[in-house]
Amino acid sequence: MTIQALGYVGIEATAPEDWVAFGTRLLGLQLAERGAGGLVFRMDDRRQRLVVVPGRGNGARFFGWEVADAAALQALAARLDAAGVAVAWGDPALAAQRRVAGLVVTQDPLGNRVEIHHGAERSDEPFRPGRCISGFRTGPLGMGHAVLTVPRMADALPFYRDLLGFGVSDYVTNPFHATFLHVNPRHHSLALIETGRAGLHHLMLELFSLDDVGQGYDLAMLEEGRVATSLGRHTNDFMTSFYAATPGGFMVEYGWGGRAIDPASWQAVEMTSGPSLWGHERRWGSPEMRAEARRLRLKAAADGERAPVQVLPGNHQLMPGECAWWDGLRAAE
Ligand SMILES: Cc1ccc(O)c(O)c1CC[C@@H]1C(=O)CC[C@]2(C)C(=O)CC[C@@H]12
Ligand SMILES: [Fe+2]
Repeated sequence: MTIQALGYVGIEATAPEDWVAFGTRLLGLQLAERGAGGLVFRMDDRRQRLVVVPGRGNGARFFGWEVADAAALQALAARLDAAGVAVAWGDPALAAQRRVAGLVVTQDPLGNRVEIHHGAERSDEPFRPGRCISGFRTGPLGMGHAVLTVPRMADALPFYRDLLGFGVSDYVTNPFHATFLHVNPRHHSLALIETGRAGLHHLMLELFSLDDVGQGYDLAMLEEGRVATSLGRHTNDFMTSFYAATPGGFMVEYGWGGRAIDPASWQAVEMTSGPSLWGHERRWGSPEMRAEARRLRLKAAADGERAPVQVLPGNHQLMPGECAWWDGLRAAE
C-alpha cells in the first residue's frame, strides 16, 4: 500500500521552450517529446520523468508518487477515502498521458495535485542524456526529491506522514521549521519548509558522478543569475550539490553522493547544525557575501563555537571534533 518513490513531476511554464536548453544542456535530461502539449524529459529508462506543460503560471502542476501495483493503489485510495480526502480515479486517457498503468488523483491540504500511480512505462530506446553525464541515480530511489514551501507545517505534515505513510528522517525547528521525509532509502524524497506560503522550493536530481555536478556547475556559472547557491554539502543527507535557478521561479538542486538510510530502523532526529557542512552560499561571490560570511565566521569564532557537524549513525565519512576553519580565517585577519 505504501508509497515507494517520487515517480514523476509536472511543472507549468508560461514559456516551456525556455526549459529546452536548461533541461538538456545544463541538467543533462533527454528531451523525449516536444509539442503543443509541452515537453517531456527522460532521466533514465522510463518514458517520462519531468513534464513541462504550457500554462498561465510558473511552478508545480502535479507530483507523481509511485506504489507497487494496482492492489497497493486500490488500498491507498481506500485509505484516503476513509479519511475523507477526495480521490478521483484517473481515466485511461490520463493514464496514457502520464505513461502509467493506473493512477488516482487527489490534492494535499495545500492544493498541490498529487497523482498516486503504478506501472510506469519503460522506453524501448536507451536513455540518451542531453549532455555527457554518467546518469541520474533513480531506480528504487525515485527521480529525486521535492521541497515544498508550506504556510504552516501542520497544514501539510499530517497528510504526508500520517495518511500517505511517509517516514520522518529529521526536522529543523530553528531558525525555521522544516521536515524531511522518506519513502525509500533516499534520505528524503519530500521536504516541507515553513515559509508562510505554499509553493515549490526546489527539485533535487542526483547524479552518479561528482564530475557531472562539477561540470554542471561550470556550465551554470557561464550564465548570469543561473547559480542560486554555491556548491555545498548538506548536513543531513550528505548531498554535495548546488542550486540552479530554473525558468520556472523555483530551483533545481543538482547533487551527488546522498546517503542511503534504512527506513525500517531509522529514528527521526532533530537537526541542529544548520543546513550545510560547507557552501550553499546564496550571495556567492559578491562583496556583500564575502563581508557577511566573514562577519559570521568571526562571530562564531568569538562565541567559541565548535563542531557544527552532527555525528549521526552510519556517518563514517565525517569526523567529529574540532572545526578549525574559522580559526584559520581569524589568524589571517
Ligand atoms: C537543509 C537541507 C538539507 C537537505 C536538502 O536537500 C535541502 O534542500 C535542504 C534545504 C537547504 C536550504 C534551506 O534549508 C533554506 C533555504 C536555502 C538556504 C536556499 O535558499 C538554498 C538551500 C536552502
Ligand atoms: Fe534539497
